[in-house]
Parts: sequence; structure tokens; C-alpha cells
Amino acid sequence: MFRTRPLVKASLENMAVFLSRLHHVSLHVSNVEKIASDLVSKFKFRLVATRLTDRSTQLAFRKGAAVFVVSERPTHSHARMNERLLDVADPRRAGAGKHRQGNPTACLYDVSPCHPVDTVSNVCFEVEDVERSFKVLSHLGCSFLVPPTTVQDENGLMTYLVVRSVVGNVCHTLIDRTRYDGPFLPGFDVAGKGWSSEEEDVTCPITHFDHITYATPRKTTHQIMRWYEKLFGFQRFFIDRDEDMDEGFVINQEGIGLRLTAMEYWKCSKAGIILPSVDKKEPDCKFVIAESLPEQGSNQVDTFLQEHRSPGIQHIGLYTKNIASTAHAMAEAGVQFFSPPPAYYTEVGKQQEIEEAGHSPQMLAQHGILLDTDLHQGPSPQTTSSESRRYLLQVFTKPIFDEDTFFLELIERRGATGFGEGNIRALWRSVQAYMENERSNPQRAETSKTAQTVQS
Ligand SMILES: O=C(O)C(=O)Cc1ccc(O)cc1
Ligand SMILES: [Fe+2]
Repeated sequence: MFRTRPLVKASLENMAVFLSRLHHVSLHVSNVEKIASDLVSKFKFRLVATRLTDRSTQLAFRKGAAVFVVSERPTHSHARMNERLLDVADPRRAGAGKHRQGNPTACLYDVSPCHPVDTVSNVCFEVEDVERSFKVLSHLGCSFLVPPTTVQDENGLMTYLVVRSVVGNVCHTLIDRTRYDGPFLPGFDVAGKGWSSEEEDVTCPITHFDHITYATPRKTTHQIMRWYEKLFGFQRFFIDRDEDMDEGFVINQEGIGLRLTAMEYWKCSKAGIILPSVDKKEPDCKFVIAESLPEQGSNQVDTFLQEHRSPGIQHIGLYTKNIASTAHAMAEAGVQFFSPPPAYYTEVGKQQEIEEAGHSPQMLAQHGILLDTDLHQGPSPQTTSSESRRYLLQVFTKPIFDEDTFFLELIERRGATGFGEGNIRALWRSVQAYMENERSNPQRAETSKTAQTVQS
């Protein structure tokens, strides 16, 4: 299956690499078994592909277009529990025979990071041409962790490279799928019911990654934005209409010191370029840089930087078409969410805002779901006047690794395009209380994780 390439006449000069779409996000963890089991039983992802060798374990999980690849962090001897792992993630195959591969390369499509704690460290993108991307990026002075490398199986060829970003341990793998006809990536075996058998999940309708948020040290936002702009043509995405071009969206009061700046990747349509392989209906994923500001004391971005031991991916927003039902199903399965102060739902303004959006404060309170109305935008063209408000609903899980680092967010957008700026104070207080509680009394915090709320 060969696809045509865009007819772009341009030299390498001043040229960025066009990203077609986000392909998957990689997690590197010490206990693959635990994360695999959580992704399946709690977050309702499906195991779709595996790569098991004597040197590596890589498992791919999918929900809609959101794909996580979980790799074992090289901490201890490897040739062990692969069989058990697969049985945990896919109980129907328990007792099946051994299934090992000959290719010994550790961490295909990635590098094996020597990171001291569990981490989400690779965002893999599809591009149209890896060799050309390599030339463009080399020209821009980029350093590569893996130069263009081709992997092959019975379904065709796949070329990839891995580049290091300027955000801590975050890397980007660029893959070119145009000569590959298999469901996932060469080197992986299909697992479970396979890639494409997904039935619509009406209870947990997660469709894609909505945004990826980096936690970064003070005064690093501009350098990061420049890097993504130069290499991948990222453009600034204004979170708020009143946001300052240089400053980003800043909250710097009442103990909260945070700068948020968002970027979106090159939209080919904006430049009049048509990439035939890109499904234009597929939504894209934004990138948010969260930088902590010094005046208000230590905060959750600082906690991430300390516990993760470097800047990196702090959280990922999973887009859902129905947050109430998704949060309910996940909570039933054992996912722990942060709850805002109880007063959040009874405050007159918020209560009215929630009711006017057609939701019940009690129902949102049940799972700690926050609602943020976009006050600046006019009515959406698709809505009638009675539902002309644009808002979003979001809820945050507690950190999913042992350290207070990475967490997931569920987000349902009803026309609003921001990241819940109005909710940050409520969220911030609940996270802060959780972290303080956990630090002062780790054992008690562990047992009380489920029902945590704080006073406003
Ligand atoms: O920007 C985002 O993605 C948000 O969801 C807002 C946010 C950013 C960083 C935090 O530590 C907490 C909330
Ligand atoms: Fe977020």
C-alpha cells in the first residue's frame, strides 16, 4: 500500500517536519504487570499487541484512537513473567503456549531509558517520510537517539527514528507507516481480539488523547515552544482570549503560581497542503506547558519535578463523549479521582453555572467532576440558543505510578477549547491537600486515598 506524497516544493531551509498524527504514547515502568492490569481493568483499555523478547516486554493498549505502549523499565532481570503478564491483561489466553520472538532488540520504536522512576517518556508521531524528516531535523541541528531504522514483517516495512526533545526525558519517535499494511507495528504480535474489533463502548466512550501536559522548571516555556515551533511547526494555541502572547495564561495568587501555555501541531490544511493519508476528521492532541512560578511556594509542578527527577509529561487528558458515565465506571473499577472542596458544588455561582449547562451538581460531585464555562466565546454555530454556552467538564485521577508524578484526566468538551482555567484553583487545593497529607503521613494517606476531599 503506497500512498502519494504531498507536492511541496521547498528546500530544507526554514522547513519543519510535518506531523500527520499522534500514533501512541510510551510508558516505561518497573511493574508492567500492575500498569497493564490497571489499564485494562480500571481504565478500560484493551490489550491489542505485544512484543515479548528475552530483553524486553512491550504491550500496546488501545481505547479509540488513544494508544499506550507500556514497556518494562530495565531495573531487574527480564526473562521472567511475560506469560503471567499476558494472562493478567488478557485472561482468556491463560494457559496458552509460549510466545517469544527472535528479535532481541530492547524497546523497539523507542529507547530504553535509564530513568530512575516510572515515566511517560515518548510521544510517537506518524510522518510522511522518515528519511526526509531525518534530513530536515539534522539540518536544524537535532540529535538523534535512533537514526532512521527499518523494521519489517510479513505486512511490509516501517521506518522510524527517535529524537530527544528539550523537555527532560521526553523523546519523540517518528514513524512512517506508508509502506506498512499491518494493524500496529512490525515486531508486535496481535493480542486479544486484535486491533480493529473494538465495539463502541457506550459506558466509557473515550475516543482520543485530548492533550498532553508537560511539567517544566521556571523560565523554560519559551525555549520549549521555540523548539517545537522550529522542528515540528507547532503553533501557539491561546488558552484564553485575554492571554498575553509572551506570558501565557498566568495564575499567581492565593498560593497558586502557574503559567500555562499551549501549542498545537502543524495543521497541514492551514498551509494549503493536503496529506492524503491523514483522516481530516480525526481530532488532534494539544500540548500544554505547565511552569510553576516562584512567588507562591511549592506546588504540584514542583512536586512532579522533584519526584520524577526531571521535567516531563505530568498528565494526559483523555477525551470522553460522556464524562459522568466514564468516571462512574472507572470509579466502580477502583480508579481514584481528586475531589474539589465540597463547597465547589454548593457555591451559588458554580451551582447555577452547572445547572444552566444542564447538569446536576450532585451528580458531578459524586465523582469530583469540575465544570468550566468559556465566558468569552459566543454561541457555538452547532448549538441552539438554549444550549449556547460553551463549557467543558473534567476530572483528574490520582497519580497512577508509585510516585506523585503522572496522572490521567478525563475531559468532555461541550464547545470549550481551553483546559479548565476556571477550575485550576479548586483542583490545585485538592491536589495540594493530598500531597501534604501523603507527605506527613504516607501510610494513612495510602488507606484514605479513595474518599479524599478538602475544605475550601
Ligand atoms: O493545562 C492542563 O492540561 C490542565 O489540565 C490544567 C493544569 C495544568 C497543570 C496542573 O498541575 C494542573 C492543572
Ligand atoms: Fe489537563
